[in-house]
Amino acid sequence: MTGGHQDAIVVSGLRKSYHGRPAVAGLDFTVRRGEVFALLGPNGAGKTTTVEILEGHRRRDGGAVRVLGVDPARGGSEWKARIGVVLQRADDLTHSSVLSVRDWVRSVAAYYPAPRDPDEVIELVGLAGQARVRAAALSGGQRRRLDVALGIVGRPELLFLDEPTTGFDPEARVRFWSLLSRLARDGTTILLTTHYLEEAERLADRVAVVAGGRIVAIATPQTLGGRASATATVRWTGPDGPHSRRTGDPTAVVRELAERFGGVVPELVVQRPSLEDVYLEMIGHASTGTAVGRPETGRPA
Ligand SMILES: Nc1ncnc2c1ncn2[C@@H]1O[C@H](COP(=O)(O)OP(=O)(O)OP(=O)(O)O)[C@@H](O)[C@H]1O
Repeated sequence: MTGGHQDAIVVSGLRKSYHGRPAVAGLDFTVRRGEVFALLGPNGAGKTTTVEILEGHRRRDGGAVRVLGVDPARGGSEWKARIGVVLQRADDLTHSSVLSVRDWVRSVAAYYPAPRDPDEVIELVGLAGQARVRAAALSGGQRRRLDVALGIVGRPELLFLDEPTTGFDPEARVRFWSLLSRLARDGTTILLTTHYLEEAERLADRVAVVAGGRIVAIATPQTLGGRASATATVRWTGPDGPHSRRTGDPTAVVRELAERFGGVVPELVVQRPSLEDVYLEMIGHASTGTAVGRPETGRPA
């Protein structure tokens, strides 16, 4: 297997079945150090299974995996101290606990050689007001933030986040995004799964779309499915009402409109397919077994 020390994660030919049914059917991807990489895909696509194998929580049936240069199936405590994990399924031990938020973060920090300051982490995840509250008394979204605090307090080089913002209110989500951006700026490699396309678009350097245990596409959010070069729709409002035109050259259309209107084009909008548009198209093709085409051959605007 190839993969230099610039790679945080190298996966090739990864396979895993449950009771003879493939959940992961031959995955290949690489996550570079310092990268934020998102796995997108419908329910049951195999994302959690993949992440759990990379974390060393689940055995694989086949393929090769290196996480920070180590096979997760053989990762010892030194390796575990270098990764941070926020599982999808909530940890009942933490959540039913009579220990306070601060007690939890402090006691988990004690397991790591170079932890972050627990009070700083509590502040970072927005739980400063709940530091003395028993974990069991937190709301669902607050518990999720505690999970995140426990995942980052060890100052991991690599952070796994499985649907981290499920249950967050919009303000908490935006706050969490800036926290992740800050971790990424500090050099933390991040692998996340999410169902929120806006989250992937805001955070990820690259996204992999997974369906049926296979990778359908890997690209930057901006270029996935040929988004950046896809046919655009130009909309504007004339004296007789709203208009729209699909075009491969929106600049030319806008120039023509600007001339026609003698300057400002009323209610001018130029739209390319959204990440959601290309994602849904890919998933639709993957589930019907059709090859994935470029969006310009796909849905009308
Ligand atoms: N412990 C298990 N035992 C049996 N089957 C399982 C188990 N875990 C997952 N599966 C099955 O494997 C497939 C992939 O599941 P997985 O949880 O990896 O998908 P996912 O992409 O994370 O989905 P979601 O978005 O719903 O979290 C599904 O068909 C699921 O039912």
